[in-house]
Amino acid sequence: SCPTNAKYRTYDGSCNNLIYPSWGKANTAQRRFDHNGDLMIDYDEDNSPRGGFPSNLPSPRLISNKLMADELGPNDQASLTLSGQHFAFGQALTHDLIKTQVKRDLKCCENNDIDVCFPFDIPADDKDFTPGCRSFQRTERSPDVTDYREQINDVTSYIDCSHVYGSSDAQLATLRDTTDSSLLKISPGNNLPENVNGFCVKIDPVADFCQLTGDSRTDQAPSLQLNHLVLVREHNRIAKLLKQINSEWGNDRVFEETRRIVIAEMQHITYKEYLPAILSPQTMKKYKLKPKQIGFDDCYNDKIDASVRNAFAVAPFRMGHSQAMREQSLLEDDYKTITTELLADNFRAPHLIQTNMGKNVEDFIRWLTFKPANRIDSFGVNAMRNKLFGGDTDLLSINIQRGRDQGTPSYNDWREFCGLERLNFKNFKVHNDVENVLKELYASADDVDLYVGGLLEKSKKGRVGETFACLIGKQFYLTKCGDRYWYERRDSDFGFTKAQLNSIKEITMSKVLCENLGLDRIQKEAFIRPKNERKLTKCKNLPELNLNLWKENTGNKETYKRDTMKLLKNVVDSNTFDITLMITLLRNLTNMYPPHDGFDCLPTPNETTPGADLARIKYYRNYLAHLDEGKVESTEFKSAWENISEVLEDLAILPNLGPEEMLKYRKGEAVIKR
Ligand code: HEM
Ligand SMILES: [Ca+2]
Repeated sequence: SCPTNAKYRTYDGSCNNLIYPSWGKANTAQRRFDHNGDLMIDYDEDNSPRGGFPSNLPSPRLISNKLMADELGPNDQASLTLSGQHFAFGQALTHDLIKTQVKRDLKCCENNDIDVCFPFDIPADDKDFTPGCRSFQRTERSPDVTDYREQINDVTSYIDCSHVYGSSDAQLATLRDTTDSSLLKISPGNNLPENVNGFCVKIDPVADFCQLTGDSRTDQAPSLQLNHLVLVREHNRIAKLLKQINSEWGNDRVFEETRRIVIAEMQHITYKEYLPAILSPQTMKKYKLKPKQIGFDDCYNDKIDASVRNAFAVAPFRMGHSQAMREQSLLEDDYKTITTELLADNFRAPHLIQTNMGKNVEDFIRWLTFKPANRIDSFGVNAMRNKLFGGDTDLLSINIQRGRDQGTPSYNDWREFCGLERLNFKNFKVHNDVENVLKELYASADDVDLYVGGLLEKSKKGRVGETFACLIGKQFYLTKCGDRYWYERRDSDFGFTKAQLNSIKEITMSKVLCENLGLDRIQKEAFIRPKNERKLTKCKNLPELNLNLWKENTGNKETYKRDTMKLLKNVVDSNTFDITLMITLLRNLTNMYPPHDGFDCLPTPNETTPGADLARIKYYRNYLAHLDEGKVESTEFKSAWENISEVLEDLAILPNLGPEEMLKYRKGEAVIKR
């Protein structure tokens, strides 16, 4: 029993879909893509991993050594298009969308139970790791699905900043400030708060502390920590302003309204900036991912389950692991002086962003936005491939093994799913001589793992290849059109007003970074690598969120009474119940936000609130009524006509009629379809 008109999302994602309240909820089963009615699953017998156990597929570490080692790739791994912040935001976005439940408490080389353990081989000639058995624990099985083994998503599947606010009410309670509950907790220096039960690496054993956010993985890398910090600061910045603007609002109201705005920013930045940087315009269009420039847009469909599809997180979206840079460095505001910090030395360490009470943060975001990410390709830096989390761990081989663990079909099956041709070794669209390497590794081209084949695909302009584009496109379509609270929706219960929405649509990643991290210059598109320092813009020139649009109009009762009484005195019948009176009543009896220059002037075209629309009607009514000869120039008439039609369409009163149709309508010869 979900409330049907709740203004704010729940924290665990329940009741987003009113028919199936558990869709997209935290701690429920993931889902599989389906291909003409068949679910895309490929387990061996009894839900054991694809390839069986012992596996008849090549060792994932062997694949990683032969195809993914840094030194096999181009000398310069830098992306020509994407900035380091693209990589950094991608990890935060991932953590908003998914956390596949897995325990990491077993020594799997001593445990033969294939239901929980799936160890793999380190090849005899491995340069970096000790050859032999490598432990690997399988992801947990959801009790909700009985037909086959399905994994669990611990967090909400929606883009709802669950990585900032948590995925349950209980988690939220630990994150809100205890003195001012409209705010999120911070630590001195406006940093992330401490997680006393956290697990992290303290480079400075006295000053460093593990950090608390809505997601337990935050400390994994400084670039991720920074993307948490920026949203916590954005929340607190907006909440303080909203409280000034609406002093009568209580803390809960301020908190929830702020959360709604921060989530909208996250959704907008994802679809307007992050995705177009890795998907072609055609892919964006095909999956309806492109936000409308201005105004509402609604593709919500209650038959769409936004739950994260298993295959999306197990392979395509792990492309981000190849974007990781060797460094996580600091760049001073001369754009020249760099303090080099290595990723390998900073895994799980909050030191970098906590040093000097957070004074490094500005230099760090300058480096992340100014310097490139690594290319999306099959190669991973040494830190990720050999030294993950300070140990001898290879994340890329884990990704391959994870795909098999979760019964992910092979690369070719996914190509077929996406309507692409299946490939044999010869026509594998690969770089250089990889055809022979693949042949040596796999018995058949149909065995190739999705993660491997997908990353080997060529692509243009720093984007992902065609198979990953298809799967990422499909997932983000579901994430958008399966979210009842999608920020672009027109809804009187929980939607933004058109003016509020348009203001949100002007916000960019760059502006959010500027507002909260102390920068004074940045490129307009934070995910795109700037050519040089001259390409940077002053932060203050980037559009800002107009929070005045959130002012609740409580009105001045005395003026209202006086005005209304004056007008009502003249009302004798419906003929004299005129536009002026109608507007007075609407502006005083509803929460309508007044136009910038009040109701008595013609608002400028960029004002799109209902209040501005009414002021336009009022203006033209007075203008036309007061014409001396009852005549009007045809250009003026046309412009007035267009303005009024737009206004009426906006107010959803009439569809866009031309003058002749309007005449027919007036004469009763035409019927208006709403
Ligand atoms: C330094 C940066 C990063 C580190 C240290 C890191 C580390 C990890 C680790 C340890 C896992 C779990 C692997 C497993 O046991 O299966 C993982 C999963 C994953 N990562 Fe990353 N990652 C990083 C950046 C990224 C980026 C930039 C993206 C995407 C743009 C990304 C996307 C994913 C996805 C989709 C998963 C699967 C999540 C799940 O199903 O729970 N990661 N990552
Ligand atoms: Ca979420």
